[in-house]
Parts: sequence; structure tokens; C-alpha cells
Amino acid sequence: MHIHYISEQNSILNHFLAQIRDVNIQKDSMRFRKNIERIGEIMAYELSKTLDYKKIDVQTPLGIKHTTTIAEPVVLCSILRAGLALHQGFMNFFDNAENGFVSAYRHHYNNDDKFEILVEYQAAPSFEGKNLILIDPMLATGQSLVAVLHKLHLEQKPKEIHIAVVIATPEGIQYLEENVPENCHLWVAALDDKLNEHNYIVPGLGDAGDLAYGIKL
Ligand SMILES: O=P(O)(O)OC[C@H]1O[C@H](OP(=O)(O)OP(=O)(O)O)[C@H](O)[C@@H]1O
Ligand SMILES: O=c1cc[nH]c(=O)[nH]1
Ligand SMILES: [Mg+2]
Repeated sequence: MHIHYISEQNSILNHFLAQIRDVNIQKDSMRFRKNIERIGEIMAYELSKTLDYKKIDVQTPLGIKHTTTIAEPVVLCSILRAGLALHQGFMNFFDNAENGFVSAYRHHYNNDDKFEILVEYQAAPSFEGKNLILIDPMLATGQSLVAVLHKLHLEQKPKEIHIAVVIATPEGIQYLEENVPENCHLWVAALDDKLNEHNYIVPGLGDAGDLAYGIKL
């Protein structure tokens, strides 16, 4: 797996990352969603630099410009719920992309911290020959992303698979390394310290889905 850390250099990205983590700013759920969306835009731009491009000619009112455009179609596929705001950011830049949505949640059978990931809903186009970008802001244990990747119809072979996350743990990255195809790309905006005993990211930001859309039962 090729890992791309995009906040190694100081940039406005750090400002958005600081705001989504801040317990006081988090009270404003619209700002939380907007910041995740803005991070998605930055990630989309960085990722776009690594795609393949083809030559095109553009007719302007005054002549022809020889330039380039992305060679193969992009499919954006997000994991519900928390992926939605990040998805919007990617969609703002990859505006011709096809879109897919998959659900995944932690199902606790007892009142302890053990859980299983349930993937129930999916609606996605064919990935054949396309650049698949799988989107989820949080890479904690990595189990949601791996469960979703196994559920997607990857027999329709994408040209490339990119996984885009905002905050990752070393444990989650290790789990992906062991469970996703070797030629996958992982894009990480921020690498955090570890998982806590409830499998939440520390320092992280809390529950991204709840912060964006409200506490669920
Ligand atoms: O790496 P993992 O240990 O699998 O955890 C990460 C998952 O947790 C969050 O979703 P959550 O299950 O909270 O659902 P939600 O988006 O509906 O809140 C997040 O968006 C990931 O999908
Ligand atoms: O820290 C975490 C872990 C899983 N899901 C989240 O939203 N946050
Ligand atoms: Mg959640």
C-alpha cells in the first residue's frame, strides 16, 4: 500500500484540522461539516496530481489550447454516515465523477467494547477501468474500510484504488496494510497517536458521524 501524508508541510489544511478537533468549535455542526468538506477539497486536489492525464485541445474564442485532462473516469464511493461531508468536498472538485454509497456501522452484541462491522446498503456504479476513491474521514481499527472493500464489486476491476481518510491511527494503517490489495493508495490528512480502549482515535475528534449529523440512538 502506498501511503500519502498530506499535512507534512504546514498549510491552511492544519487550520481546518485544528477546528474539527476543537471541542468548542465542534458545537457548531455546520462548521464541522464545512471544514470536513474543505479538507475533502484539499485531498481531492492533492490526489488529482497522481492520476493519469491525456492530451486534449480546447477551442477558446481566440484559438486552440493544447492541454490535459484526467484520462480515466473517477468514482467517488463513501461510507455512511460520516463520509458524506468529505464526499461533498471531493465532489466539488471531481465534478464529473460517478458516485457510490455504502453503509457500515459498529454493531455491539453485548454492552462491551467488542463489535462487528455490518455492511448492509450499497449503491455503486461499475468500477471497471476507473479510478475508485473510497472516502471515510476516520480510520480507527480499519475494520469498516476493509469490510466495505470486501463488499464492493471489485471483480469489476478499478484501474486504481485510492482510500481517503482525514484522521488515521497506526493500528488502522497496519490493519489496512494486511487486508487490502498491495497496489492501493492511502491518503491521510493527519496521523494520530493510537486507539483507546473503546477503539476511538486519540486525540482524534470524537465521533465524526455524530458531530456532523447528531447523536444516534
Ligand atoms: O476504523 P473503524 O474502527 O472501523 O472505525 C471507523 C468508522 O467509524 C466511523 O463510522 P461509525 O461506525 O461511527 O458510523 P457513523 O458514520 O454512522 O457515525 C467512521 O466514519 C468509520 O466508518
Ligand atoms: O475515533 C473514532 C473512531 C471511530 N469513529 C469515529 O467517528 N471516531
Ligand atoms: Mg460514528
